[in-house]
Amino acid sequence: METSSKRRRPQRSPSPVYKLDDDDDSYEPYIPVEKRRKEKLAKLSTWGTNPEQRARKQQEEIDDREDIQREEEISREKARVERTLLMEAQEVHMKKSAEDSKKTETEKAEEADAEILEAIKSRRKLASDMELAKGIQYTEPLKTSWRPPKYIGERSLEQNQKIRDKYHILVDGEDIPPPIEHFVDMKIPHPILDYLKANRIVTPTPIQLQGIPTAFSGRDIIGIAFTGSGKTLAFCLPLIMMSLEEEMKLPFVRGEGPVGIILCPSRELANQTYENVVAWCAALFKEGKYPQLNTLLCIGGISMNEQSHVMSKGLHIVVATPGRLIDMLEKKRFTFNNCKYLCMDEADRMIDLGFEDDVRNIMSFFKVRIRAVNNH
Ligand SMILES: Nc1ncnc2c1ncn2[C@@H]1O[C@H](COP(=O)(O)OP(=O)(O)OP(=O)(O)O)[C@@H](O)[C@H]1O
Repeated sequence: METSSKRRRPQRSPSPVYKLDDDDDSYEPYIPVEKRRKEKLAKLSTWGTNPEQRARKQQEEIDDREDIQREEEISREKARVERTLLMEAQEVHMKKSAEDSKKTETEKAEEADAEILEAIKSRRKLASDMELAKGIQYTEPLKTSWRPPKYIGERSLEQNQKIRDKYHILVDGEDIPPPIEHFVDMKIPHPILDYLKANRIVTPTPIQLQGIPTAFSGRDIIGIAFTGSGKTLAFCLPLIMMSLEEEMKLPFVRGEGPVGIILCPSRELANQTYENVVAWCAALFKEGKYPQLNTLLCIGGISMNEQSHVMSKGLHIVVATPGRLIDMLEKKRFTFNNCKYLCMDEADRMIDLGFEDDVRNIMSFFKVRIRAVNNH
């Protein structure tokens, strides 16, 4: 039997199609949170296992450490400097005040005197090693018979200063002899004055008008003046006058002398100075009123036999370079037993050229107190 009515199934929407193949890129399998965390942790802990990454990380760490160290260093240095300038100064000041408060006025004055003496001593470059070792210090000038004319000797300090100001002369020292504006007032013998006049040397230059009276008074002197300002006459004339005085008191015989030496840094300078001294001494002797003064040139490159005529008489002045002078002194060709005047021409250059030890060596040959004249 056929049924007339068929039961009809309700119409359904088509079922979704699930694809299960592996080609689907968008597929992400679900991972539980717990598992995901563990994976992330594992990833983090293994980060840097790559050698390149590890090296980069290490370098970064080193750089960081160095930066920190540098910063620490800078702040330590800053603190140290601040301490030096402020705290240490305060500490020293407080310590000194505490010590000073315990001292009497006399002790303080004695201390100040000792400091001044120490400073003076350290500036005594012209002392021989023996003098330095024995602590010998001269406070009085060498005695000379020379005196300035009365009218100049009676000038006030202000008047003398006015003259120095007029010639732009700067002086430093105690009880400085007066400047003298005319050669004739320096009591220079007439034959020399005439010779100077014949060579158009009529009025003294500033270094001469202050330097010559100072050296004539027996004082040590350091003279500084421009090139060509007449320094040669300023340091030679006092030695000529001193030699003249000694010779007139008691004539020199062979083996005696010299009275003084002029030390030069080069043969050329020594030669020039020697020629000037010889000319001035010849002018002095020429008129027959004054004795002959003998001068020896003592430099390398010339034979001493050439000057045997000088060596065979009493010797007044030696013009020398350091090396040859030491050689002559060591060979005892002459001595410094009565030598009282040492002049160093261009003393600063002599030291610059490395002659300091030679000069000290030369000074150790002196047996008597000397007058030192340095020219720069
Ligand atoms: N009072 C003076 N009036 C005029 N001329 C002078 C006077 N004194 C020196 N002279 C002359 O000046 C020139 C230079 O003098 P001197 O050589 O003594 O100078 P200096 O200062 O020693 O120079 P340097 O530093 O080059 O040795 C010389 O020709 C000298 O005769």
